[in-house]
Formats: sequence, structure tokens, C-alpha cells
Amino acid sequence: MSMQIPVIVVGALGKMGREVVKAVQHAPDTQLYAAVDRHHIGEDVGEVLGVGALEVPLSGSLQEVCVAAAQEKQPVVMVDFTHPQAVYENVRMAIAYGVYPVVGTTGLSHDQIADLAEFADKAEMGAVIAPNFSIGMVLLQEAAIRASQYFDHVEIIELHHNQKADAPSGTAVQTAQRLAELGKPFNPAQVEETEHLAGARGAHASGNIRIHSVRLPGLIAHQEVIFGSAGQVYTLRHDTSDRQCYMPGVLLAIRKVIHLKRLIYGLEKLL
Ligand SMILES: NC(=O)C1=CN([C@@H]2O[C@H](COP(=O)(O)OP(=O)(O)OC[C@H]3O[C@@H](n4cnc5c(N)ncnc54)[C@H](OP(=O)(O)O)[C@@H]3O)[C@@H](O)[C@H]2O)C=CC1
Ligand SMILES: O=C(O)C1=N[C@H](C(=O)O)C[C@H](O)C1
Repeated sequence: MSMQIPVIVVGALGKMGREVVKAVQHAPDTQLYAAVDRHHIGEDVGEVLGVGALEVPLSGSLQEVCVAAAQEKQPVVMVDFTHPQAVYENVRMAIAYGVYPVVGTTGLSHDQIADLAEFADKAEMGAVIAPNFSIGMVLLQEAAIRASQYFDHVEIIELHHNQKADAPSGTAVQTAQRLAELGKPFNPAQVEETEHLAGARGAHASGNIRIHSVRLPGLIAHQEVIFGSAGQVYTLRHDTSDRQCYMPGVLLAIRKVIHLKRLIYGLEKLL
């Protein structure tokens, strides 16, 4: 049996997928098993990405790839960085064929995640969904949880490139959720507010925390969590300058998911 974990990358030609293809190819204990996307079907994924031949042709059918993976004697992992509209069915498909999903795609609803967790439970299959695979964001969220002990007022600003399909970012939603889980009543009203332009005060997320989304060319992925109290503002900020920052987290999830028997949500639970 090979010591390398076979990995299917779905969305292999995307901004994240191409980094995952390279990371999986370079890591000593993982190997690229298949690459799935919607373009260049049949062409060598390495040639298309300009990194030299990898002897892995692009497939347009995740199902065909999963059928082949189901015949393998060792566990196969699927890494999905596609689109909010595709990811739910991709994860269902992977689990149905005994392929372990590692999901970075954001935009899944709370109900969809709960449904996938139930599906993984029934199949006794591991799965990892993490809206952010960078260690810096895990640390930012932990610092925010600590700061919440001392601040009652907090808002989140997330800033991304303008090719992003979903808003707010999955990371901002998760950050608000993690703060809301503390059970503290954030942002008690000070005055009666009127929004003269709809959306001016952002979106209401978990825990009465507002999220403001910025989309501009030139940005990659950035988030601020801003706390305020009388006479002081405390700002936590994370900036992404290269999508390589997500790769150690993705590789960690690939290595761990094959030993799990349920769905895990959040990179912090794997550290
Ligand atoms: N968890 C994390 O750490 C991170 C998560 N993300 C999330 O990852 C997702 C992808 O982001 P990004 O790489 O920037 O997006 P891109 O649009 O650059 O890449 C997505 C790729 O998936 C392809 N695709 C879309 N639908 C399917 C499908 N049904 N089957 C196969 N391939 C498909 C797209 O093809 P086409 O071009 O034809 O649409 C494209 O090649 C987003 O949800 C984003 O929020 C991003 C960064 C980090
Ligand atoms: O689309 C992106 O780029 C990113 N998406 C994820 C999210 O929605 O949180 C993670 C990171 O912010 C980059």
C-alpha cells in the first residue's frame, strides 16, 4: 500500500484549487489522484497550470472520479474549493462513495452543514469543513474570544477581492458565531437608530454582531474585528498576501480527516 494519501482536488483550476494541486504534489505524504474542474477536460492539469506535466488529466465528472476512488484499498480524500452552489452536492457525493471530504468552499448554510454532519455520522465517515484554513485567522478568532471578556461592543469588517461569490465571508460568519457561543449580549443599544440607506449598518450576524463586507480589486482576503468601550478601540486584523497561507491547514486536514468518524467544522478543532 502506498504511504501517500491520494487526493482529489475539485475546482483544481481555481485560485485556491491550483495552490492545493501544487501543495499536494509537493508534500511527501500526499499524491494528486484526480483533478476536477469545468474547463480543459482531458488535458494534463500540471500543463494547464504551467507547472509541468503531472500525468493527471482534468476530469469534468466528480462522480466518475469517486467511482474509481471507491475501488481503492486505501482512503481517498476530496478537497473542494469550488462554489457555494456546488459544494453541498460534492460533499454528499464524496461521502456516498466513501471518499473523505476536506472543504474550504464557503457559503454553506447552517442547515446544509447540519445535514452533511448527519450524513457523515450515519456513514461513520470523517469530513472537515473550515471556512478559513490559515493559522493567523484561528489566532485572530482566539484573541477575539479573549477580548470579548472585557468588551461588550464589537463589529466585524471583512474585505475581499471582487471575484468573491458569497457575502459575508464564511470566516466572518464563523467569527461572529464563535463570539456568540460565549452567550454574552453584545452591542446593547445606546440610541434608537434609523438606517437612511438600507445596509448602512451592515448585516446582523449571530450574537447581535454586525458584519460589513467590502469587495475591491487589489484585495485578497482581510478581516478586522473591532472592539470598543469608553475611551478605547481595540482592533484585531488579519491580512492575506498569498493563498499559500492556507496550504498548511489544508494539508493538516487531509492528514487528519481519514482518521475521523464524523464531520468537524473549523480548523481550530484540528490543532
Ligand atoms: N477555507 C478557506 O481557507 C478558503 C476558502 N475559500 C473559498 O473557496 C471557494 C473557491 O474560491 P476561489 O478558489 O477563490 O474561487 P475560483 O472561482 O477562483 O475557483 C473555483 C473553481 O471551481 C470551479 N468550479 C465551480 N463549480 C464547479 C463544479 N461544480 N465542479 C467543478 N469545478 C467547479 C470554477 O470553475 P469556473 O471558473 O468555470 O466557475 C473554478 O475553476 C470560495 O467559496 C471561497 O470563499 C477561498 C480561500 C480560502
Ligand atoms: O473567497 C475568498 O477569497 C475567501 N473566502 C473564505 C471566506 O469566505 O471566509 C476564506 C478567506 O476569507 C478567503
